Amino acid sequence: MTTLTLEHVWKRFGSFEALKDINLNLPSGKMITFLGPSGSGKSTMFRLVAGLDDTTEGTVRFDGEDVTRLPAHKRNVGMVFQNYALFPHLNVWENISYGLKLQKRPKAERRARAEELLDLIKLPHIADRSIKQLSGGQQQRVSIARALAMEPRLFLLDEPLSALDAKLREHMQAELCDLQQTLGITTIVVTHDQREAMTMSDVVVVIDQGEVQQVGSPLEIYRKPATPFVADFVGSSTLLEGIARSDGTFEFNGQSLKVTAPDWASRDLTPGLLCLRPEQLHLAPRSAQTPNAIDVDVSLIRDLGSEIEVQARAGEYEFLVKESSGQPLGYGVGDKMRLHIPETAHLIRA
Ligand SMILES: Nc1ncnc2c1ncn2[C@@H]1O[C@H](COP(=O)(O)OP(=O)(O)OP(=O)(O)O)[C@@H](O)[C@H]1O
Repeated sequence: MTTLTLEHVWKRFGSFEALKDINLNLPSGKMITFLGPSGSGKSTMFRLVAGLDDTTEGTVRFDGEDVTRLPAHKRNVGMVFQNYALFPHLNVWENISYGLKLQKRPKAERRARAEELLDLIKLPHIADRSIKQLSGGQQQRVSIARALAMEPRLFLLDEPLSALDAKLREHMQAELCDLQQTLGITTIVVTHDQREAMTMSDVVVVIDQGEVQQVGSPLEIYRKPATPFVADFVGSSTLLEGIARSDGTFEFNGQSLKVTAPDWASRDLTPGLLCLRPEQLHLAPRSAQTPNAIDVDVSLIRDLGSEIEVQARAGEYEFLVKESSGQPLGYGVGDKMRLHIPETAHLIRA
């Protein structure tokens, strides 16, 4: 089991800064995702960890050992890519054991290792098949087996499931998690899909514009986003702009809302953003005099069967509220309501 550390890592392409002073200390034996939008720098970071590209500045360490200048083939990492990258002229078991062949291991040993890995990826009877006879999902599993054949220190996957259809993708997410837990190998998955990151990971590293925005468990990232970018990129939210005080009040639009005081709020006025998630919100009639609430107008109602999505507006702000579909809502589009703001809503420093 290997820990991964990045210290003051920079990557420049000419004058363009693709990664800016990345500092990470990631635990061993966990499922870790690098999550970010297109162009955020996650594949660049993956390539530096894998040894496929050089850092411009900074140090990469595996278990404290400086591997910054080691090329990929000397780092003992197993890699999987979106396009599988299998050798079409070799059959399944020859693909899986290719690295062992380069090490001149005997054929019987290579075959035995390939079969062991085929059991692990739940495709026990396909050792002698040609790669061309396999479906996309099977090919991706074979590429996973190939990456694990040399017992790598780190298991690195760059958008491994992007080429698969939605259903197979969900199935493979669960299988990858099972595999990671069985082997206990430190695993890094690059993805732009926040749902994938949230369902698969022990630790999510959120990246935007070459900078780490937050490192945390899926729950921490969702409940306590560190930056407006994280709040917006992971799940739905409305961010209210206001002023935070250390006494646990949040001044918004001439109103004083009660919230949980963050440690960064001073007695003076500190600009903050109150992050409201749909499932935290609740609408009540104006007549109910709901405390800790703001006036809103209902603008859209969508019954999704399992739940009802309600949109409400207050000036420039739009809120998404999730109501259960069990009972009638008791209000409709155009109604004037009160939106209750929970005291547990998370405040982000603006
Ligand atoms: N070899 C290169 N030369 C110049 N610029 C590059 C090079 N590789 C990446 N970049 C730039 O660095 C930035 C980050 O690229 P990277 O591929 O890491 O993004 P990403 O988050 O993985 O996005 P995607 O999901 O689209 O692959 C992008 O603006 C990209 O254009």
